[in-house]
Amino acid sequence: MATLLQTAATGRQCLGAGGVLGRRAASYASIKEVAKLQEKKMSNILFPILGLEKYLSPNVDKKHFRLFDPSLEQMAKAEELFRPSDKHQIDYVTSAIRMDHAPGLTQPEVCFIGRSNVGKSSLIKALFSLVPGIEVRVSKTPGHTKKMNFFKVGRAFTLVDMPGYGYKAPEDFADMVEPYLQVRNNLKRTFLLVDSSIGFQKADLVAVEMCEEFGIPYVIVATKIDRPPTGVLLTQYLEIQEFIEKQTQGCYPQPFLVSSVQFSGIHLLRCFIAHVTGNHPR
Ligand SMILES: Nc1nc2c(ncn2[C@@H]2O[C@H](COP(=O)(O)OP(=O)(O)OP(=O)(O)O)[C@@H](O)[C@H]2O)c(=O)[nH]1
Ligand SMILES: [Mg+2]
Repeated sequence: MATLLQTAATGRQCLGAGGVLGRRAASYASIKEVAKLQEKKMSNILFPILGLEKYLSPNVDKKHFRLFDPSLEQMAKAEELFRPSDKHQIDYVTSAIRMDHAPGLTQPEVCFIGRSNVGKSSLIKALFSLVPGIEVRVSKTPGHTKKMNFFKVGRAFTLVDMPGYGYKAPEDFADMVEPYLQVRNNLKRTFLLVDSSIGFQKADLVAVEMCEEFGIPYVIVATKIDRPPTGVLLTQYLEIQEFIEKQTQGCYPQPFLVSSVQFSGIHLLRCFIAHVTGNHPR
């Protein structure tokens, strides 16, 4: 896969930690702030894949790189869904360890699954960064989220933070998450998170198989893209994309790249969530 690289890009010049984005990252929660940045920085945050494309040899098939490619205006519209108001309240609703404890919400729903510590709760926290006071708990310690946590985004959709699988997964993980994925009728999309430094692990492949078996639509999100050197990130991205193309049916062809620390890819993902939950930003 490394031969696909035009250069041995091991620096952090595109998406690397600190260097490009520095300490002001927190203010990039809103697209208005991002739009004030110099163009290259802005596109690295809004469309992280753009910063990587230039390292690819011309013969790499890029047709799925920007399958979902909204305009800045559409992303700004989608952001409004993630901004609370009197008429549009965004808040934690409840937690559940079994399906019969799950809230009877029928509005469109999306959920986030992945290995413990991959960054599910952090991603949700970044998506909700415009919601003052909302509590999404993250931790360095794997296995932190023990229950399915439901967050209501007005009447638009519900978002579910799941406990992680693999290392230190809660004992009742399978009893909790599998039935949820299988029977939740209003589940519009499952976001399956993988660490961008290491790509698919055995446990992720089991999760992919589960999504395929249940016939549910899902999307791969590569997390923590501020961590790996560019070459590693690109290699992982291409491997993920090749895997999706050759070995999956129900997976969206375009993997998403995110850093919850630097807000890269967060605006694009907000817009995609708006889209898959039927709240199309026009
Ligand atoms: N550098 C970096 N660290 C991140 C990012 N996202 C999450 N982390 C860190 O990764 C660790 C785990 O994050 P969580 O969001 O709690 O992970 P989780 O997938 O919810 O974990 P469980 O609830 O245990 O399954 C924390 O120390 C986070 O600060 C990211 O985008 N960049
Ligand atoms: Mg968590």
